[in-house]
Amino acid sequence: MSENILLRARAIEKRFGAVVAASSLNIDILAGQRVSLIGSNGAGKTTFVNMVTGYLKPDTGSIELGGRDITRLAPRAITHLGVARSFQIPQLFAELTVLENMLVANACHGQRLSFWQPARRGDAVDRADALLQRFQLAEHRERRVAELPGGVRKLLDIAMALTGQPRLLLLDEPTSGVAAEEKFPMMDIIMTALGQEAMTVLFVEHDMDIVERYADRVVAFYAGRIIADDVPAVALAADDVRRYVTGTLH
Ligand SMILES: Nc1ncnc2c1ncn2[C@@H]1O[C@H](COP(=O)(O)OP(=O)(O)OP(=O)(O)O)[C@@H](O)[C@H]1O
Repeated sequence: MSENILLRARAIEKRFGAVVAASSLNIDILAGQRVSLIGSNGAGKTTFVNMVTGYLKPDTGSIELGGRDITRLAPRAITHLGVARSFQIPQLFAELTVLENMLVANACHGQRLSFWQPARRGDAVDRADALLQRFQLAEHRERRVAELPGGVRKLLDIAMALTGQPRLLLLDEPTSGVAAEEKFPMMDIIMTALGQEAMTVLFVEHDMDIVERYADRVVAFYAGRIIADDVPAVALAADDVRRYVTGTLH
């Protein structure tokens, strides 16, 4: 195996009854890549992400992380191996503060239950503060999540996903529901923050302006198949992508 390949999916098949959600999927993700998964509704993007995170098992095929077979592992085991996920609707504790949410996330990652010991707690707070700084969230540190605007919550959700120091981060439409004029500034914050750890990122995205600007590779899905896998300029110009994803070819 090339040591640069962080995630390798081979011959993945997944059906739900008559629906083909994944068919002959072969994907190698290199360490440090920022890969956008695109496709119309029902194309199979989330199914792929769910299989990588262990929430769904492929019918056949294999998924490796850093050369280790994770195909049949439980989600929690995959998280411990370094796969983190942030959801379209942030999974936060509304009544806790931003810092408290970060500390809970930290406690949930790995075998860090000793975090409640005062000595460990200091380390956790330092790490949380560093991440809050990086995501431009430091000013919100003591605010309750319930009081925060949607964009700030999304940033917090991603910062929380990083507390376990993952190798691979999966993002589900990081700017969905965010006002158009806030999308680029928000993606700038996210990508700059992730760039500081050379994070490998897979992000599901419907906004092609975001894809063009922030992905260095695009994997396009249609009916469970990959119809393009290339740099954005090439993938977005492919006939099948224009026909089935962006709707610019009839
Ligand atoms: N748990 C499930 N049970 C039955 N069918 C499912 C299940 N999950 C996904 N599907 C079906 O599999 C196909 C692929 O769905 P998937 O959610 O992966 O698409 P998607 O590309 O993520 O779409 P969207 O952009 O709408 O999230 C769809 O036809 C969907 O209805």
